[in-house]
Amino acid sequence: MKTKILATFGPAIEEKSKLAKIIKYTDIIRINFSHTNEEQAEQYIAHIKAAEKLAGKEISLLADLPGPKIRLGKIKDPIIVKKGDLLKLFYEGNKLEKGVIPVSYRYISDDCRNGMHLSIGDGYLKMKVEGIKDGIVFAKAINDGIISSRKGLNLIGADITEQTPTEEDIKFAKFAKDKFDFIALSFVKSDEDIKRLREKVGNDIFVISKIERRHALDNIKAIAEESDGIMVARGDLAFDIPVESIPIAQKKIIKASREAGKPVIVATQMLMSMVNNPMPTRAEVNDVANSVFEDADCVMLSDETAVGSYPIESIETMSRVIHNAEKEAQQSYPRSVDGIYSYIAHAAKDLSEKHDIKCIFVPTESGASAIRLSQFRPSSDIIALSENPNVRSKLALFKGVRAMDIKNYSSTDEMLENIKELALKLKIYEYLVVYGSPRKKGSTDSLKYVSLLP
Ligand SMILES: Nc1ncnc2c1ncn2[C@@H]1O[C@H](COP(=O)(O)OP(=O)(O)OP(=O)(O)O)[C@@H](O)[C@H]1O
Ligand SMILES: CC(=O)C(=O)O
Repeated sequence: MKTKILATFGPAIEEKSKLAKIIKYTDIIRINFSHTNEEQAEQYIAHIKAAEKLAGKEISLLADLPGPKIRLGKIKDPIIVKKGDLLKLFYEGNKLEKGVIPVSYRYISDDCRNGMHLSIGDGYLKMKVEGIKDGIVFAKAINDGIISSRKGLNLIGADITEQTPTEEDIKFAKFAKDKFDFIALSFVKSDEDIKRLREKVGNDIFVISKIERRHALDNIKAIAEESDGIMVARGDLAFDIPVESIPIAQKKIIKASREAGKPVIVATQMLMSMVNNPMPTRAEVNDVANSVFEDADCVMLSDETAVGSYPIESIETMSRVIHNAEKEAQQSYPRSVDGIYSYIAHAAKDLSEKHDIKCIFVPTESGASAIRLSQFRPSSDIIALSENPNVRSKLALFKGVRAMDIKNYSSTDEMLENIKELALKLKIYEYLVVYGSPRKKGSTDSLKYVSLLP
């Protein structure tokens, strides 16, 4: 299977044996800092490491930063809201009067306008702003619903004052820098947001930009160039653009990411009905398969694994759908070949496909040669070989790449001998090697065909 699965961590998979089962199917686990603090994250990482041992597989970690996401504050008991009820929303940092609902966002009354629509908890409760006075936003419920602590609040079509990354994002990113492989930046508007995060946290972080704003869609080319990876964050994006525009936006984002040579994740509600049911809907199955056909590197599970009743069934289903879809998938965005190393990678793709060679080994110091090959989407498997666990874990996001450890070597002959040993262990008897001089970065200048067949 070439397409990667990203699973969101949550109470549904906290138990070690469940987590080990999830790890069997996934390459990356996402911890969402909207629902987690540093102390809890440390505990979750310890759980994941223990389950990793049980599963006998290395796993990569993604820290998802909250961004200027607006949420309700702490609410003691869930509030039942009836159509026509007038709710009062107020910044939680201020002194709250009775009957006022706390909101995490300091600019709530500045960014709301009369007549603006609000939406709570992924769109289930809709409201309309009827007035703003002394920092309180008065909003009328358009339908019945229930509100509870920490639910997301979307100001539909508003220009959000708070910048990305927020101070909280920077704090979490500094914490996550050495503990996580990927950092996802939420509500990116432009490439400047990514540059600001790097300036504050360091240039060596792997930044995945979450595309969940209209502005980000307009700036997608520059964002894809500046980011290390992209996420189609359909949940919040559907509050900023009409829901019917999501399929086109998804295509646009995947195309821009592929053209920039950056890995792309499709996220949110992929198998949502499996939160409560052991079977997906036909439409959901199509959604996962279409993401494979559109050539995404990775698909994500959110509520399904974080809080769902069927986390294992969800990930098994996703894996089966991907497996089947890949039999029919065609390359959607052919990359142009440009420069010597690119021609060598492309030659490996051509040769492997024309002669039905199932595996390309790529010893790699930085991961770049394996990434270059992944961008050409060969039908053969790419096995990246690196002694560096940090390089191996970054490669988890790239379609078709499986990263493995390799025994230390000091000459090309020794390296080829090590690969032969590994190939025999994996029962691979015919393969290609894309390689360069050992210990020389950026020198992947050779392509070798190896047959161990009698
Ligand atoms: N660590 C956690 N502990 C408890 N519940 C969690 C945790 N992580 C996620 N959840 C729950 O799972 C649901 C889905 O998770 P996800 O992280 O995708 O949420 P989200 O708030 O929609 O995402 P985002 O903040 O990126 O918009 C959340 O609504 C939350 O209720
Ligand atoms: C994943 C996420 O943040 C979204 O879809 O909005």
